Amino acid sequence: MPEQARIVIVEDTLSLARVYQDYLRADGHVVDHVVSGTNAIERLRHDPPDVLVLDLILPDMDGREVLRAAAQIAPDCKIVVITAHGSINVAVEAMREGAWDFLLKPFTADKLRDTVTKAIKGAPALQTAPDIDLESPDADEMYFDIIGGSENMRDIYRIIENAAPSRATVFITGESGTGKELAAEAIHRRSERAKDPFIPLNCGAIPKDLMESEIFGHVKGAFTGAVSDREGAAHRADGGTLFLDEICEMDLDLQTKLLRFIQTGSFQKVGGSSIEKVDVRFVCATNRDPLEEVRSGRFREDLYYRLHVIPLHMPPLRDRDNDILQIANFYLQRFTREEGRDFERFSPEVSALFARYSWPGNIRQLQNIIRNIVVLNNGTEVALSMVPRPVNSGTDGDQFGSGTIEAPPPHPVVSNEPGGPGRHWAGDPEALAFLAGARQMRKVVENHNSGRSNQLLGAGAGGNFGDEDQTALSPLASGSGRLGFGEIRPLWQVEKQAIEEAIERCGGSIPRAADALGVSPSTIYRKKQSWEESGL
Ligand SMILES: Nc1ncnc2c1ncn2[C@@H]1O[C@H](COP(=O)(O)OP(=O)(O)OP(=O)(O)O)[C@@H](O)[C@H]1O
Repeated sequence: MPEQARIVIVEDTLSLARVYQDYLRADGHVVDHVVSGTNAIERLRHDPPDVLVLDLILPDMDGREVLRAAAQIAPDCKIVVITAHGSINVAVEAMREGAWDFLLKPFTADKLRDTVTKAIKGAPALQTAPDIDLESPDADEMYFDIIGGSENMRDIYRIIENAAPSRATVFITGESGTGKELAAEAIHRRSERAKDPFIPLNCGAIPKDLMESEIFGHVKGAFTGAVSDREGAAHRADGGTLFLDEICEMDLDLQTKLLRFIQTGSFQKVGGSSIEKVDVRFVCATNRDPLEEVRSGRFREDLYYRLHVIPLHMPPLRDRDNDILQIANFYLQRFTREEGRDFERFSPEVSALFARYSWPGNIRQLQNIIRNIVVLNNGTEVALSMVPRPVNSGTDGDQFGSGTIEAPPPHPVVSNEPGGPGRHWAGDPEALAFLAGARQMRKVVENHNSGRSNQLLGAGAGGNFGDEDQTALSPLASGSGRLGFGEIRPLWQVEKQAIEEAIERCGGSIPRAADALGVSPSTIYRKKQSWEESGL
């Protein structure tokens, strides 16, 4: 698109249209003006401009109809929508329908020119984050700590850019491991609150009896164990952002208190009598369908509408095109450095495999797989034979089934079924995260190679765990040392059985089962999903 562009303004208030025209003409653009949606669609059909600046409120139709028409008849035209202050969610919806960017009224001349210039250049509306991590494979495609320049992620960055400066609550949805927390942090760091704290709170990981105190704090003696006064997350987030992760796991009683807190900005500590007022911006996230939770009565409708101001849906990794390889390269470099290895790249076959796999556990699964490869192998190039299950296994159905890439044989080093072709826990990234940290894994491999493989399962206890996957090891750790080979079952089976039993004993409640197992519900959802994906 040329630097000097053809722009059409769709605005029925003539005085405003003139002002916009003057601003943009000053930059040398050719700027026309139409007053209705019908005229705008005509223009798009017969002589589409480079950029359409579109007021969403038009005399003859909703501006979003123009957006929809533009997608059909002038897909190359970049559309910047204008909406009234306070209707940011309308603007965000418009972006979902194909708008390039949006402007909230009132806006300055500079903001108008800046936004239109970015649209002309075809650049995403995001501004370069001040603290880009230059370790990234391509710093241009990294937004704060989020790697990826796919179209889907650029949409995410645009929404963050526009939503971050406001105080509006952002409601992040998306599968487990898609980077919801990273997005929440980016919102905070992009906002004027960046110098104040970002306080994340995982509502699914904290036992419900303690949750109220975690949010609001408690006074000494409020309950057994409350030996002194303690500030909660609400207090610590004053001036900054409170990130409520896994919000749908929150107990209904506490949801009522949270709603009051959001409405008034004030709260009481558990056992306290004084009221504290704070200035907090809320961001929340869930990997469930929040509306389904509302329908089933597990999530308060009024709270949902309070929180669901700006929706942000993180796309699954499989929908991010080339981002998969960028993220994989980033973690290959990082883990290679951390583990003292020599890896420099993936072989073309591995890259192709990664690009085609469906990644049910998203970026977290990708991290686990790469950690596994780096810990258990060495060399400069990651070969297909180093890729563990389930990525190498073809259990991914059609995604893997074209036959152009052959799954390598099961990993030769670590198996808990000596002599048998069964499932190999060393190749199961979830099992790895479960069983041990990197160093411990190496020790396990060494033990196995020196013929001491019957100690493998016991080796998991006390491991150095990654992320939040510090899941129940007890069935294995306690019993495995006494078992003979014949009685040893694959770790995934034991784990699956333990989780299924816990869910059953908790009346089907995953949050309660997770509580009892000492893990977050998302860990269980993730595992269930990966079993389903693997047909287990
Ligand atoms: N685009 C990305 N680039 C690099 N790393 C990423 C990206 N997205 C996520 N990660 C990493 O993947 C891991 C999982 O991300 P995160 O915890 O934000 O996901 P989540 O959606 O909040 O997961 P859950 O629903 O299980 O809580 C983190 O270690 C995070 O740093």
